[in-house]
Amino acid sequence: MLHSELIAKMPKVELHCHLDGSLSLACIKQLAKNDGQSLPATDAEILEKAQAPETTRNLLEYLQRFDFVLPLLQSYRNLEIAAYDVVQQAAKDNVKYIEIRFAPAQHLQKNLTLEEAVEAVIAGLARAEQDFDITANALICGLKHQPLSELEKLLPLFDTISDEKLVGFDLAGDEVNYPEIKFEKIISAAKNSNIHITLHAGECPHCEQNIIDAVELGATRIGHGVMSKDITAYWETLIEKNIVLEMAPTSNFQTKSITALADYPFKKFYDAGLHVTLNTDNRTVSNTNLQQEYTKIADWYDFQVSDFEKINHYAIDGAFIPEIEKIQLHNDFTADYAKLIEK
Ligand SMILES: O=c1[nH]cnc2c1ncn2[C@H]1C[C@H](O)[C@@H](CO)O1
Ligand SMILES: [Zn+2]
Repeated sequence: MLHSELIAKMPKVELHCHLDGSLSLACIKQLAKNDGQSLPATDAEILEKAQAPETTRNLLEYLQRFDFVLPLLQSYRNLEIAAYDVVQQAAKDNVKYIEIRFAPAQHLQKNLTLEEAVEAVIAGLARAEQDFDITANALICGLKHQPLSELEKLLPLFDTISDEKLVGFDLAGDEVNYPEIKFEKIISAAKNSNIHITLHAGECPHCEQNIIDAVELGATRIGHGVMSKDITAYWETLIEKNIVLEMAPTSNFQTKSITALADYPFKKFYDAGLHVTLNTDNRTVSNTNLQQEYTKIADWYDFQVSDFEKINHYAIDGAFIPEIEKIQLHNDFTADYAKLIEK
């Protein structure tokens, strides 16, 4: 088993982290104070509202937890602070590159526009980059329950916001009632506009077809993709196309993607050559951090430093950044992991 200090020293890439699901307790309190909003009296009560309990029965119950923080994320200032806070937490996990995702449409309850919501997050990411040794980019999520006419408003943001920190598009939310194929038009439009695409897919039992549809429609990464376990005949295609699976163990058990460790397919995928990566999904809702996710995988599968190095190179390959930045990250990680392996 790997020592926790060694895990802490490993440089990491995190591709799948939701802004609204990842606010620290201190940040939640700060945001409430800024807005004059009241919170439950004690820290324990606040966390009880913000975290998904062990007893969460499925993805939809997990998603209900986001209702608690969203009222706090309705101003430019608070979104900026929230983005800074999540990058700060990732830096503590020794994450060197992170993509943070959020659904702009969920932040318009006061008077922000879609553009302003995105700009606020980007500003927070940029400020955090000044203070920590990390690069942080943003992904925009559409929510699967949104009307298609609302989802269509998201793609023009990639034209109006020319900031290079806006790097990709995702569809999140209710996978139970909304199959990926329903979004064929918008996903194809994103692809035709050369927007990088990652899609939540294969997170619920019997949702494996969504993975195939997501890949066929142009996603180069899959959010979770746990149900790839049920389509072994498709693994060759996933490998050939270098599709990255953004897995998040704690979240995957909470949403009841899987209920027994023996069924968790992370190691099977890894051994078969699928490009698996490790992520938090939601630091607060899942009460985790990347250190804990790495620790779980190290304990469950006797993963070694070289295995973690490999999945980080997969993550770099899948990152929505220019080739030159990937080469730099690959080189840095190779050098840093070599030092850790030598010891
Ligand atoms: O694991 C997830 N699956 C599907 N949707 C998710 C997951 N985690 C968070 N979301 C949703 C809830 C958030 O409000 C939204 C944008 O971050 O994305
Ligand atoms: Zn997610």
